[in-house]
Amino acid sequence: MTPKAKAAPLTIVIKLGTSSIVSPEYPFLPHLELLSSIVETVVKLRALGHRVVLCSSGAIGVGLRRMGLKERGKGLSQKQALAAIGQGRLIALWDNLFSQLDQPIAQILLTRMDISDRIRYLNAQNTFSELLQMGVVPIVNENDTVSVTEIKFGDNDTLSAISSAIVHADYLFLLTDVECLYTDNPRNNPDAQPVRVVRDIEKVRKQVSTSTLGTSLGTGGMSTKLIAAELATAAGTTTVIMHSAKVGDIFHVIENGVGPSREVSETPHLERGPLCTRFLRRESAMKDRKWWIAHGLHAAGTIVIDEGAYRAIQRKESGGRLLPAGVVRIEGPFASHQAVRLVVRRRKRTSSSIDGGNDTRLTGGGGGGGRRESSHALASSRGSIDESIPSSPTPGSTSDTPLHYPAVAGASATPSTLASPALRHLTGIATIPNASLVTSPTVSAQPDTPQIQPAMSLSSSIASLDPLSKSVPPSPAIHALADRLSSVGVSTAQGQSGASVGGEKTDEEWEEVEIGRGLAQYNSVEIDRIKGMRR
Ligand SMILES: N[C@@H](CCC(=O)OP(=O)(O)O)C(=O)O
Repeated sequence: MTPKAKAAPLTIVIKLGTSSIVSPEYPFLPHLELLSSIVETVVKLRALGHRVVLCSSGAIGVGLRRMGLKERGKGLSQKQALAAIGQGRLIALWDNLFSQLDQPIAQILLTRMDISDRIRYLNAQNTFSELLQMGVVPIVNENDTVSVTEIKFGDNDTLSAISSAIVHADYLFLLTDVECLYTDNPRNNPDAQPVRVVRDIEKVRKQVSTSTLGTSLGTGGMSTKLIAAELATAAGTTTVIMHSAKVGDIFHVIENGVGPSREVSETPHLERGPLCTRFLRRESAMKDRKWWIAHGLHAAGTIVIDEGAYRAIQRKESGGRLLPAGVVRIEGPFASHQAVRLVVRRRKRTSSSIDGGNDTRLTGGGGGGGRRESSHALASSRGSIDESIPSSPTPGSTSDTPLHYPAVAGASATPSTLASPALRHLTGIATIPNASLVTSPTVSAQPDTPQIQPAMSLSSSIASLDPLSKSVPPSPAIHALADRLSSVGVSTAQGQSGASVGGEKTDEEWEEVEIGRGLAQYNSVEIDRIKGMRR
């Protein structure tokens, strides 16, 4: 199909897996016809005024072909070498094809380190933005030659979702060798049903087969596509799985675009048209910085806070700033500007005392002076972080229920559940002990209950200090801050807490619940030091 009329300009990311770029068998010939049709589609999209980013795998496959090898080998360095050989030729191939239609391209190679570092992330964002403004098509791949196992994206599905978030894409098209998500593997089961529209990825994950994809050369599959969809839709990007041979269907999909409505009755057209799976974007996209904190970062440590501090940072006026007075315990080490898990330490309570319709709780800071407000109203009034501390899970609960941490003894709180496959996927195993971070446990079983989202930036009232200055005595800024806190904030905040930092209560009475992530403005040693100074 060819485009009909000028539509509102969109930002579109198109991801092509290795299986779409080279044949899976030796001698790994490039799929020239298919690549040409992608190029034509992209150029037509450009002619309609849309901004397009390509995320292209295939460096290793092209490298294999160049070297006349039959296998890529198992060692990381072999793959890195092949990627180094192939990437240049891959981009040359793209440049050659796009040049035929006078479309300039640019190569962008990213690593997870580039995403984890805020400055580098913003630089990448600026570069994308500049290129798109110049009418260039950026072509993204992982910088395989310098990515080590622990910090690899690993598959380009994830990378394409991250790229979508960086450019604030309207659409992410994951082009692959099947048409869509199926309820079972259509290659083995003729009764497998296509899934055309996904409104709840967690629900659909339990209902579909994720064993439908994955080739000998690529690393992605249907499960990584679900993860990518989870990341991208959270950033406000509608995500579509589509057969790469049907790339022209992109025009149908964007013409019948997804409006703000997610109601089944109001979007019947989504169930018709070209065969593909559309994951509807979240109605309220996470803001860029919040998304980055949630999905772009490794959490380097944990800050355990009390309930009063938790209530305080939810207040708009607090700007999400956490004062040291509300900190119960630090688990580090972490540097300033690194991401940290935020955990609330609270008295154990029965779920009925929280989830009941009459539930009210103090929302104001400053001791007992806060007004009472229903937790439900709070949850709907502010979308980006959970407004109520998640209730204890019931036995047999699934990942839809809040996380439950055992009562903490000492400094080894170990989350018992992983609720977000996306986070499981993104958090490095080697760099984070337990590799068990969660940002979005839900508050109750209600399907529409907003999820907890990581949202807060910590201690931004505190001047940044040398991040790794473990042996450096507290700076004047720290002294000044501590003085300021002790004169204006500490007693108030301590009044908020209602929990003893020393943990005089028994473990059976306390539990710790992860509520999101934040950015530390102090390093862990400095926070400990500030806490020590006021004791
Ligand atoms: N960065 C690697 C591709 C990683 C990968 O396997 O991606 P995919 O084919 O999308 O599963 C390359 O260019 O060969």
